[in-house]
Amino acid sequence: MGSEGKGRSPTMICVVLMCGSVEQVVSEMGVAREMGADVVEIRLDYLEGFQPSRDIEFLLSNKTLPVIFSFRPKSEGVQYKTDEKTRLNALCLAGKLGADYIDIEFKVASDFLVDATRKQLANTKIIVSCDVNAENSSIEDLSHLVNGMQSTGADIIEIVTNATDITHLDRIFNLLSHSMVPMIAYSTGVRGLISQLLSPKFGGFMVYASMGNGSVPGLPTLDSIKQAYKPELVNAETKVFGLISKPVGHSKGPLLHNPTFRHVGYNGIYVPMHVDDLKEFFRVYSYSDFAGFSVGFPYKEAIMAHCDEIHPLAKSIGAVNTIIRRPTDGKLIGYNTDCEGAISAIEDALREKRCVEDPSISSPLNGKQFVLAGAGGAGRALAFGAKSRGARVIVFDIDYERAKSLALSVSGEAHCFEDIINFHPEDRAILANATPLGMHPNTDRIPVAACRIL
Ligand SMILES: O=C1C[C@@](O)(C(=O)O)C[C@@H](O)[C@@H]1O
Repeated sequence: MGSEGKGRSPTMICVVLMCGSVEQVVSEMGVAREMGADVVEIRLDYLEGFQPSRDIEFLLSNKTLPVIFSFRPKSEGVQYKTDEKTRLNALCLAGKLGADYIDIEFKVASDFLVDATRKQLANTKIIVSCDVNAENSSIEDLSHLVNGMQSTGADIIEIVTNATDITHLDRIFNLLSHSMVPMIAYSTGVRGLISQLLSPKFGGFMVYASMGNGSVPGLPTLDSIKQAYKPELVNAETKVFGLISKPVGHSKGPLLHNPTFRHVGYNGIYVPMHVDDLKEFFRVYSYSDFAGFSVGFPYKEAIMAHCDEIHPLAKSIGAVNTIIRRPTDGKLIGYNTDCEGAISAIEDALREKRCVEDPSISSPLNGKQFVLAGAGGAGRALAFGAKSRGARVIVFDIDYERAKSLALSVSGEAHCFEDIINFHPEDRAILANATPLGMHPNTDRIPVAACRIL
């Protein structure tokens, strides 16, 4: 499923500006332009002491990008509350004075766009927007809504949902790809993120970004969109890859895989996928456009139940961190690349630090004590890899039974996690942290802060 509409223009990137003064708006607009934004949305309800005629004229004569004017009503928790008449008059004035776009809510759009006003706004494109509860809306409900929104005389339709699960976004993709009118559809927040990042694939008219100063919660930053995802290169044929994890924000995957795709000339995009329910995720995103996945915390073991086939190494480890959808039959094939990736990185580091006693021995891990904190999916890969290189594995985990079970598989020793504090490692032992401790944003936390190992 990609965008069906032929000849759609490329998806634009719009930066939302919520500034207290018109001078600040103009200054941020300049920065947004430098950074590659195509358009800005100016939230008039954020301007302190807003005077419609003076401020809109100033903004229009100093603009350096096309501008959308919006002015949210009192009910939407706006910064400065204004009565409805003043609000609608201000938007109308913005159109008359030459705004490129006006964004008006569906519930007032028909009245606002009565014949007389519509004629006065002939040179302004009208975005009619509506907030929708994604969870309770079927595709049919949404299509019905779109028809109603279109009949107001909208040039562009905007649907904002509050997806509480990533699978709700599939309805957005469906709407976007079948829409006969220019459409913006997205959800905010971490669970909604891919609705913005994949919008160009499904023919979305525009995606929203923040300037990165936290001013617009729930939107990706302009910088991340431009640098990591490059929407201008995404089209209906782009294959989607992503990290299935919870949380996902810590991952460097998008910064690694997206430039790599571009480097080798592959039409793919790699996005963070905050997944709550694996079964539902694979049921909904079962089509070939979703071509492969990395698997992160906490799903590396649980995901095995959702693979059609599992590579023997991953099977023996008991964890999968990479899934490919086989193009010939759509089956999900699970692999483990953590084992080789992590162990060879440790070996390289030991060789570099000249911690190799006998260079004739194939692995610098051979004979070493390998102290592992964490016996989850990542820990299992490390334990199996270390054992295969001849290391003696010692496992610590908060779940002692889990530590014991892993230790048994690699002929190692198991300990309760609390005992790590008093543990006396051998000289030149290796410590591997496979716990969530130390993950972003708490990168200074490690499992053995008070331990003599350090
Ligand atoms: O452990 C990791 C890191 C990762 O989860 C990430 O956060 O990008 C991606 C996984 O494939 C890999 O095994």
